[in-house]
Amino acid sequence: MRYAHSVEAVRAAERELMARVPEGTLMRRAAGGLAAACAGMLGRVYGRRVVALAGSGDNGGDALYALALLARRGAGVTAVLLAPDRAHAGGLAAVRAAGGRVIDAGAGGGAGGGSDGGSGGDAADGSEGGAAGVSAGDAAGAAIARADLVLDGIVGIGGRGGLRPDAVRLAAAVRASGAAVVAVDLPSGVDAETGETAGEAVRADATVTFGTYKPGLLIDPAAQYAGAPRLVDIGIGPYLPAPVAEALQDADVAALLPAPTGESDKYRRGVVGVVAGSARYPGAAVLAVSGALRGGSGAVRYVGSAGDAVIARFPEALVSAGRPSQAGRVQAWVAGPGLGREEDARAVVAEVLAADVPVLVDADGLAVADREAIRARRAPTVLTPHAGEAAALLGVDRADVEARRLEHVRRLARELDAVVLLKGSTTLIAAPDGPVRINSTGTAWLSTAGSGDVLSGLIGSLLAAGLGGRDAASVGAYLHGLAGRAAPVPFGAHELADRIPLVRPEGTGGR
Ligand SMILES: NC(=O)C1=CN([C@@H]2O[C@H](COP(=O)(O)OP(=O)(O)OC[C@H]3O[C@@H](n4cnc5c(N)ncnc54)[C@H](OP(=O)(O)O)[C@@H]3O)[C@@H](O)[C@H]2O)[C@@H](O)CC1
Ligand SMILES: [K+]
Repeated sequence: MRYAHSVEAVRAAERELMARVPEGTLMRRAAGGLAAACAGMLGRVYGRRVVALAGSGDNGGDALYALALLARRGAGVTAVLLAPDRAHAGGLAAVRAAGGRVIDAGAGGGAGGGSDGGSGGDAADGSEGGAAGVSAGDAAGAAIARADLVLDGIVGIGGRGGLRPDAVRLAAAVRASGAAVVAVDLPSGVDAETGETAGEAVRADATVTFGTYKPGLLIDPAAQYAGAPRLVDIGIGPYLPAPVAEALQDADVAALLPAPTGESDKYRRGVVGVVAGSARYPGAAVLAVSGALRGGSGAVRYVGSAGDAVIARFPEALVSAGRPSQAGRVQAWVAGPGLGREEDARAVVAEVLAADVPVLVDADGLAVADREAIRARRAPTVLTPHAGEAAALLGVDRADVEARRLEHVRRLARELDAVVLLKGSTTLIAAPDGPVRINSTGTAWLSTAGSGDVLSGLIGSLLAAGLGGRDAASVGAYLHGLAGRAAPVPFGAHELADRIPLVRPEGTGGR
């Protein structure tokens, strides 16, 4: 599991630990882990050109100390200071002592234009600049253009708002240079708490973060700027409270995924009821049933008017055209995909919500479900809106939901006392309490018609197998995302379900 904590929690834990260890210990640990990660990315350190962009805070300090460590291993290093008179004194001294070159981000004028010309550094001669947005005489631009690796230490958890003009210029030069980019703690310009970006942000290939993940590192759009996130343990773990967010990894999914055993029968594996599709949208029924079958359920009971379409594709499905309450034993219901919003849809959703088994409500089901009926339920309830559906349920604009997804998914879960899965490029799953689960396995190719219908059936099968709402929704989103990655692109939603068995983590195949 990847756990994420708020900036406030990180700061408090840091204070607790700092009171117990010698001064500078945390930054030394951070910089050591950062330098090791950089060395790993470079493969060979000796002779490589490394540039650190260092802002005025401790994030810049981390970058400078790491740069000094890389210089000691033979890299040609250049520190680019955004605020030369306020740069981290210890970090700067370390770079100088290691023979690094130090230049001022604002200085033009080519070689010697820096605030200091170190001896062992990579003496870029300024004339080789030429990265977009950077004048040829710009010493910083020239160093960046020639770098193998750039460390982004402009700003970390102390950052407020978007990048400032100097930093914007450097970020553009970095993007144009082709150097590998490692963000220190966070890509500069992204919001640590929410994953929002205000204007420009640094695009990294990897982010080395300290102590714990920050929510913004795992949530889009920031997650797309962070590249591969890595965690360096600096010892604050024992002082951190419960996380605000977490992201399942393969091992977590493997531990949660049910698999049949020798004693299994269809009811132990779980029977899913699907109330979906209509004369107008029979395909939604077929897709939801496909997800339910491939999710591992023991049997699927389909109830509705698209039974012929379902049976034509899945002869193993048990279909009926009656009412959900007369369908026979069901251990979880999926209600809503392609159901329409007529009076009849309202009635069948109400009937499903009244059942004392787990229920997932999606799509049209969300539009016709009675809020009080949702709130009154005692068995697990999972709602799977996209941003527009969540906005309608909350009575806010869709743009508000999209801009602050974390806040809105939490609010909806609390208001409706249910597990809410908010679809998006990073899908978020919130229960009324506890950490928000972030799913990072998705791909933009999944935004295709019917993809959500497959997801609802898949989650329904996990609910029927006995997983709780939060686990069923997050494991379902995880597998659905991987299935999207495994399918040749572009794909139609009908191709998704067949990929689910292929992406189950190792060891979950059952016997
Ligand atoms: N906590 C921990 O456990 C540990 C933390 N560690 C490290 O410390 C980092 C936090 O350090 P921090 O508190 O000094 O803040 P930081 O992110 O460097 O930025 C603040 C400075 O940036 C400036 N600034 C603000 N906004 C800006 C913008 N948009 N664009 C440009 N500049 C902007 C602002 O200056 P001002 O506004 O005064 O100009 C201020 O001086 C953390 O991310 C991690 O790397 C590790 O060493 C080990 C343990
Ligand atoms: K940074």
